[in-house]
Amino acid sequence: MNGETIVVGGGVIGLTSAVVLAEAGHRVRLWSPGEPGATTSAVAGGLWWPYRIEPEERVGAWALRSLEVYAGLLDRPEETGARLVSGVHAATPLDGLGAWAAEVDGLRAATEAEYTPGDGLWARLPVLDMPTHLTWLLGRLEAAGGRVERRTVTSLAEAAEGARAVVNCTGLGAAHLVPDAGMRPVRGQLVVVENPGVDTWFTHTGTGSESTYFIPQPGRLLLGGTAEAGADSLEPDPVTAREIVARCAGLRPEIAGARVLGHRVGLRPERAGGVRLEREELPGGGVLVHNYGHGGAGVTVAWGCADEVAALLDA
Ligand SMILES: Cc1cc2nc3c(=O)[nH]c(=O)nc-3n(C[C@H](O)[C@H](O)[C@H](O)COP(=O)(O)OP(=O)(O)OC[C@H]3O[C@@H](n4cnc5c(N)ncnc54)[C@H](O)[C@@H]3O)c2cc1C
Repeated sequence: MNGETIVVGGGVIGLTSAVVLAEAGHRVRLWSPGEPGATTSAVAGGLWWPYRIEPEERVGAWALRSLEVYAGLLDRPEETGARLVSGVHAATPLDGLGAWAAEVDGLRAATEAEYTPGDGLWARLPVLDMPTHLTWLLGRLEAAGGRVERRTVTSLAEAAEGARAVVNCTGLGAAHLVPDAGMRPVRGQLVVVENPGVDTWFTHTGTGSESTYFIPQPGRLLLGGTAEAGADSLEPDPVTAREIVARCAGLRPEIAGARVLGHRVGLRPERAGGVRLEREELPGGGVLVHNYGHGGAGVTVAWGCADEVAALLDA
């Protein structure tokens, strides 16, 4: 055994886990087939909020730990991609949230001027500019001595060969790699427009596959969205794109005329029973820790999950 820890997967979950492990003194190699910009994580809206993720009893602690880390990154937004932005979650009564909500500063019912009709929740939360944040994570990993290699694995046993430990952060890839029949894609489509002056975010997720949200990012405004369970096409659908713009313009009319800069599609890695974050002993004496299935909130929980990976490896 060579004493190395192999992290498989270069999205926000793999990169954050690799950073925590490298900074704790592990010799880390991260394997990923492509650049971080080619992952689902790069498509994410980047808003801190536990949406479409389970199990509820573990998510709160992971999310609060991540909130604490993001708060420490806000003074260098150009570098880290982290900013505090105010906004409204529609149809989200304060008393319907989990116990974690009591630990989040400043959550309150929206006033009529901020959002009507009723049931709007006002919050000031971290928003991560994901392409910038992923690049920053990569730099932080390399600064801690971690090595990044372009590599696709066909089995976790291949990664385990000779290594002390393997951390499986392959998101939707875990469906085939583990294999895990509980994994399914939840397709999300976004439209990227020139920002016509919107400086707050808004979400209304509803119960069907259509949602309405906008999130300001540097130089652009992200418009959403969809949550289509089981759909796996990465092709943006033009009709869906027009409907997204129309729904967002229904709330902020200036969005109707905003120049379209691009279209994005990502597949949320959702898992029946929720995130799999657990340790397995390997036959050759090594350790395998799974960290996948973060659904619609991988950015929101990445640091709490990474800390737990480190604890499981050292257990
Ligand atoms: C439209 C949209 C909006 C979203 N908005 C938000 C948001 O506002 N806030 C939030 O918290 N979350 C959001 N999410 C959810 C978030 O994007 C995911 O939960 C998160 O990206 C999952 O991260 P991950 O690292 O597990 O997966 P990924 O980013 O998919 O990374 C998986 C990595 O594993 C690699 N991999 C897979 N198979 C193999 C293999 N066989 N060998 C080697 N490497 C492999 C992949 O190449 C990739 O590098 C959104 C998602 C979508 C689609």
